[in-house]
Amino acid sequence: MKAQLVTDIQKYSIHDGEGIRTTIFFKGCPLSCVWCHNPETQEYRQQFMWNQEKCTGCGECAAACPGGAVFMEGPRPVTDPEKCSVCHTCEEYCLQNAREFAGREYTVEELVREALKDQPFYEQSHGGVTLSGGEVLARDKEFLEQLMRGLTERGIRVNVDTCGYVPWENIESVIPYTDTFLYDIKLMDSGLHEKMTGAGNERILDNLVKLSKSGAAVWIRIPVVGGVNDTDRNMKETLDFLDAHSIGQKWIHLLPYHNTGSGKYSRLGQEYRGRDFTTPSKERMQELLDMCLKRGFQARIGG
Ligand SMILES: C[S@@+](CC[C@H](N)C(=O)[O-])C[C@H]1O[C@@H](n2cnc3c(N)ncnc32)[C@H](O)[C@@H]1O
Ligand code: SF4
Ligand code: SF4
Ligand code: SF4
Repeated sequence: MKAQLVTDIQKYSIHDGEGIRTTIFFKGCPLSCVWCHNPETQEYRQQFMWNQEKCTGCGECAAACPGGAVFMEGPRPVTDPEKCSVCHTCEEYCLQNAREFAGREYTVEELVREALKDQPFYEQSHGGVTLSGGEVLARDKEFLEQLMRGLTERGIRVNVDTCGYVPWENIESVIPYTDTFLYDIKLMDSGLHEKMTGAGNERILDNLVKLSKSGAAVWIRIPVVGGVNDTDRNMKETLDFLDAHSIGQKWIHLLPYHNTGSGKYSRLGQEYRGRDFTTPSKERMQELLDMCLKRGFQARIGG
C-alpha cells in the first residue's frame, strides 16, 4: 500500500480533543480556505519552501542541484518546480536550513510506531491520536482504515479533524474507528463559503447530518474570522441548523482567527490573501459564546 504524505507529527497537543494527543497532519485538501494556517498541507504533493530570512545568498543550492532546477538572480536563488525532481540535495547543501520540502512519506507501520511512543501520556490523560491536515478523509481509504485499525487495536483512541468536504463513504468507513469527530462549520452562507474556501457548504452540511444520525460523537468547530463569519447572523444560522438536526449537543468550539500561518505563504511563494481579516476581540468572542450557551449548547472558546 502506498505511503502517504505527512507534513508534521505534533506531540503533546492539547487542542485537538480530550487529553494529551499526538496530531498527525496529512497533506492534501479539497478546500483552500483563505485564512488557512496550514497552507503547506493543501496540495497533494511535496511542496518546496524557501525561507528568505535565513538565506544568505551563498549559491550552494544552485551549484549542488543535479537537475539545474535552481539558478541565482543576484543573491536570490530561484527554483523551477518543473525541473525539480525533489531529490533533497539542495536541502543538505544549505547550511542555513533555508530550503525544505513540506511533506514526507510515512507508512502505516511508521505512524503507528510513532504514535505508540506516547501511549502512557494518552492513558493518563484520556488522550490519543488526532488525524488532521489538510484533509485526512481525502487520503487513501485503505491506508486510513489500516492506520486507524492499527491504532485502535492497540487501545489508542483516534479523533478525526475534518472539514467534511469529502464523499460520504469516506466518512462512513472511519466511523467504527473514530472516538470523536472534530467537524468544522466555517460559514452558513454557501456563496460566501465558496468565495472563501473554494466550494459551497451543501455537501459539508449534508454529511454532518448523516454523521450525527449515525450516532457518532461530534464536536463542532467554528473558526471565527473577523470580517468574514463573526456576525450574529452567521452564528444564529449555525445554531439554528445544529438545533434543527440535534447536532453538537456535546461541544461547540469557537476558534479565534489567528494569522500565525501567514509567513508560510511567502515561503511557499504564495500570496497571503487574508491580510484584511482580524482576530475578534475577547468581548466579541464572549458574545458569540453566550449565543451558544443561551441556546443550550455546551461551548467554549479554543480547541
Ligand atoms: C487546518 S484545519 C485541518 C482540518 C480540516 N481541514 C478542517 O478545516 O477542519 C484544523 C482546524 O484549524 C482551523 N483553522 C484553520 N486556519 C485557521 C486560522 N487561521 N485561525 C484559526 N483557526 C484556523 C480550522 O477551521 C480547523 O478547525
Ligand atoms: S544554499 Fe541556502 S543560504 Fe545558500 S543561497 Fe541556497 S537557500 Fe540561500
Ligand atoms: S530538490 Fe533536487 S532537483 Fe529540486 S531544487 Fe533541490 S537539488 Fe534541485
Ligand atoms: S479545509 Fe482545513 S486544511 Fe483545508 S484549507 Fe480549509 S482550514 Fe486548511
